[in-house]
Amino acid sequence: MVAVLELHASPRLYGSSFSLVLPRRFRSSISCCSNDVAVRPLVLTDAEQRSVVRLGLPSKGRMAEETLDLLKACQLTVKQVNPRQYVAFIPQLSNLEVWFQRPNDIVRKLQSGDLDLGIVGFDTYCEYGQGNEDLMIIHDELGYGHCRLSLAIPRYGIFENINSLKELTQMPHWTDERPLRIVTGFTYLGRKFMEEKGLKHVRFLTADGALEASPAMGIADAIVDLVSSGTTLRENNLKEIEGGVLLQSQGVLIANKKSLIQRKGLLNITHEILERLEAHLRAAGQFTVIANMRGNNAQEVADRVLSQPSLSGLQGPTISPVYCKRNGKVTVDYYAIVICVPQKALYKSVQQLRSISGSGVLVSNLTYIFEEETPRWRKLLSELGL
Ligand SMILES: Nc1ncnc2c1ncn2[C@@H]1O[C@H](COP(=O)(O)OP(=O)(O)OP(=O)(O)O)[C@@H](O)[C@H]1O
Ligand SMILES: O=P(O)(O)OC[C@H]1O[C@H](OP(=O)(O)OP(=O)(O)O)[C@H](O)[C@@H]1O
Ligand SMILES: [Mg+2]
Repeated sequence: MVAVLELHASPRLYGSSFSLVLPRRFRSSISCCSNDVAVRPLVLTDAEQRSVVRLGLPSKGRMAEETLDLLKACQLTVKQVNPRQYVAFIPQLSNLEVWFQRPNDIVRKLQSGDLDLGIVGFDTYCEYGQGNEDLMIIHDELGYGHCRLSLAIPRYGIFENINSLKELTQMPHWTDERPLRIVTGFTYLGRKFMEEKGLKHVRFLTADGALEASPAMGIADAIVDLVSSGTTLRENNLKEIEGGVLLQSQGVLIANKKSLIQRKGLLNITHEILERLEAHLRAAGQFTVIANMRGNNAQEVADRVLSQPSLSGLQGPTISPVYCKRNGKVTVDYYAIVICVPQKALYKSVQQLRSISGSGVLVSNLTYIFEEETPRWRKLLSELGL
């Protein structure tokens, strides 16, 4: 329990009043100090009183399934009693509740302190967070939900030869009476972008979906919406223009900054989630490659391997002797080399291994790469001043 000490100081001396939060045991000693001291109990809000940690996950839409898949791949399977229940749990993380919410509500509830952690698209974080400093990004590239928020205009009519934001801005058509009408679900980011780009005669209209139909219906001149493959724009006779991308987005893990500092157990849970995410995502693009190579000693084999540009692995190759029994005698004629190889560079690496007489090449998927330290954790602690 805590009490609030309000010091109603003389305005002549201090010009204002203060509040101090002190443990109750100090109350008696304080109350007799001065007539200017008043004590009242502090009422903690529900968000402050809560002892269980809450993680918000998208309840529907594109992010929902992939978020659960990502957590599962990190051995953090979310258990839901039935699909209509909005609360769930992760057996590995005791003292954690999972709440399924619409992505924009996740951001809102993080701001109010009703959620502590959440996973949403970066676009949703920016639109609904509106630069609120109480929100922090813990992991900025979860590797799915890639898209961009873009301004698009018709391919036809007065826009036929307009291919850049500069050209759009310089069109003589836009006036106070007849502004450029932009329909979007991202009015905060849209307005901010247009202000930054200096387009004055602009009016924003809102709609919840199928925005791409608005120009053809004559409701708007342009749209600001999410684009990934570009198919929806193309099929509706719209085009993106140079300089018209507001932001690039993918899934992010975010948190309430105050909760991170104050809520017991939250930092530990955040650390564990972050470590698992980083280890999984780092491993996602890599293969383990094992090959045998004839040689006189490990150093000579290492020199040969490191002469090839794609064979240095994460910190250099691991090279171990392969023991064979020949004519009753144990000898070492071969060395096994183990390296991590980016998936994209796999075939090139195999070719390079062969060129230095590597044989019996085994390739397997990597599940996790745990580094000595999680760089994002260090960054988080420093941002929290811990
Ligand atoms: N075409 C897309 N390709 C990739 N990611 C996308 C695409 N559209 C949206 N996203 C990402 O998925 C998030 C959720 O979008 P989605 O459209 O699934 O949900 P929603 O708009 O909240 O729900 P709904 O559109 O069903 O009302 C977006 O904030 C964005 O980060
Ligand atoms: O570039 P593309 O791959 O074609 O994707 C772009 C479309 O995806 C999103 O819509 P969504 O499918 O989520 O439908 P919604 O409008 O109902 O949200 C977005 O609002 C675009 O309309
Ligand atoms: Mg959508």
